[in-house]
This record gives sequence, C-alpha cells and structure tokens, in this order.
Amino acid sequence: MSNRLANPHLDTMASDFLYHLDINVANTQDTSDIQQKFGDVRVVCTGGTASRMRELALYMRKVLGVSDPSDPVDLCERGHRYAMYKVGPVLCVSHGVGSSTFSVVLHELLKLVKYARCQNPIFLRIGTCGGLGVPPGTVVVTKDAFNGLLRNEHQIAILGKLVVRPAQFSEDVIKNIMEYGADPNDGFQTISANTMGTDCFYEGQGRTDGAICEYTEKDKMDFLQKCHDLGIRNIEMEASMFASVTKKVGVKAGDVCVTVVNRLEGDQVTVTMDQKHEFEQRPFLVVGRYIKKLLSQNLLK
Ligand SMILES: O=P(O)(O)O[C@@H]1C[C@H](O)[C@@H](CO)O1
Ligand SMILES: O=c1cc[nH]c(=O)[nH]1
Repeated sequence: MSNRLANPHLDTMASDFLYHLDINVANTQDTSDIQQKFGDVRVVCTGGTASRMRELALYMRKVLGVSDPSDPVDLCERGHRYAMYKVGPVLCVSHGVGSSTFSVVLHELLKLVKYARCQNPIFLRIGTCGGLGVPPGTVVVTKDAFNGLLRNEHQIAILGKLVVRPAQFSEDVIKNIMEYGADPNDGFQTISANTMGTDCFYEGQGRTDGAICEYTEKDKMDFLQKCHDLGIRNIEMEASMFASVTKKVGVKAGDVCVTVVNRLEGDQVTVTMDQKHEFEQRPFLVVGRYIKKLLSQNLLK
C-alpha cells in the first residue's frame, strides 16, 4: 500500500477524528502515537458481529502463540458502534450488517492503517452467507464479487450521480488462502467461487419470506439459477463494496465466508445456534493457517 489513499483532501487536514472508532489523529503530520499503537498491524480481519471478532482474537492468540490470559480489550468501546481487538499484528474488527455499516468502518480503518504507516496491510472479511448449491458449512473464498444486479461491480450514489467501480479481490490473496488455508482433511469443503453481495437480506437475495415479496417462487428459482450459472456459490451483503473500495485504494483484500443455508433448498436459516457457532469456526481455521503462513513467509509484499 502506498502511504496515500484516493483522497487528496486528506493531505490538507491538520487533524482527523475517526469518529466511529473513537480514535483521534490529533496531528496528521506527526502520527507517532498512532504508529506506536497500530504500526505493526499486517492483517485487518473484519466480520459482522463483535462476539465473532472477540472469538477470532482469542483464536489468533493461539495461532500466533501469544500467551495472554487476560480478556481481550475492545479498543473502540467508547465509540459504541464497532468492536476492535488487537492481537500482535492482527486487528479483528466488527462491521455490522451490510455494506452501509461496513463501508463506514472500512473508510476509517483504511485511514487508520495509513496514519499508522502499516506496511502493505491485508484486509479480510470473515463472515457467514447463504450458499448456492453447496452444503451448509461450506467455506467460500470469493473470486469475483457481483452486486444485486448481477454485475461484477459496486454502485454508489455520490453527489447525486451513480458511480460504478469494479469489484475484484486480490488474485494472490485468493490463491494464497486456497493454497495455505484450505485443507482437504478439515471435514468440510473450502472452495473458491464468485459471491453476490446484496443490499438487502430478503428481497435483494430473492427470498420469499420477507415482509414484502412481489415475485413468485419460480421467479426466485430462475434468479438463483442465473446466479449459479455465473459461478456464484454464495450470497452475502458486503462483498462488492468491500472488493471495490479496497481495489480503489490499492489495498489487497479477501472475503472468506461459511454458508449457513443452501438457498436452492430454502430461504430460512434453520441451523441451530450451536451448529452456526461451529460453522463460524471454519473460516477461522482457514484464515488462521493463511495468516500464520503470511506472517512467517513474508507473503505481504
Ligand atoms: O459477517 P456476517 O455474518 O454479518 O455476514 C452476513 C452478511 C450480513 O452482514 C449478515 C446477514 O445475516 O450476515
Ligand atoms: O442467506 C444468507 C445467510 C447469511 N447471510 C446472508 O447475507 N444471507
């Protein structure tokens, strides 16, 4: 990552308050305090819930051999929006449901790693999703991210106009996660496939069990089949925004999600909470092995 983001205005700001993180960059010309706290960060892991990110932080302690019996500290607790835990060079940060909440914290995290002068940090999303023709519990590493219009791009309204940006994740992050993170002996499948990221869990993902639905079961199945034909094997709510924002600023990123339902067989997520919890550990395993390799082999260039 160069030390510049895609915003020339940042160069003119004397200070920068990362509001939702409750982190104050008091002097953008001298960020030594931020560098001291966050300068060693090499991987920023994100995911929907605070509890998952806390568990990931505990898991990363094991992976990285960090012996620390204390409770992980939420560095953003006073912001009351997102949770952030730091385990050595790994940050674990919650992002809420969907692209709108994720994009807020993503902008602030990208500025944080810039002010901290982190060396080529990699951003990852570790989430849950609906599967398309794969059994629940399958881990999907996203190749191309499609939006709800089935385009491999992200659309955003800016100054009253629609801005369209490409939405691809870094090829070498995908390759390395598959090579070093996936293990055929895990007892579940880890596949690399396309992902659809939608702005709505219900209508946007073609469900017929939301509060509103103006299409038939056949319309839904035709749409899901079309998604399947495009190589889409999972559906969540962040991939296209995440891929496009990280690509725009030149930060390498990857999206690793476990399926909790096979959408070709139904809309309702009926896995038990225990089962869901077990499924959520699966991307931890995959990402944990990848991060360990990454840090030991300096794949971070
Ligand atoms: O990381 P999570 O499990 O939050 O990802 C998916 C996509 C949405 O954020 C949410 C919908 O249930 O779960
Ligand atoms: O079907 C699903 C399950 C989890 N998350 C989603 O966005 N969709």
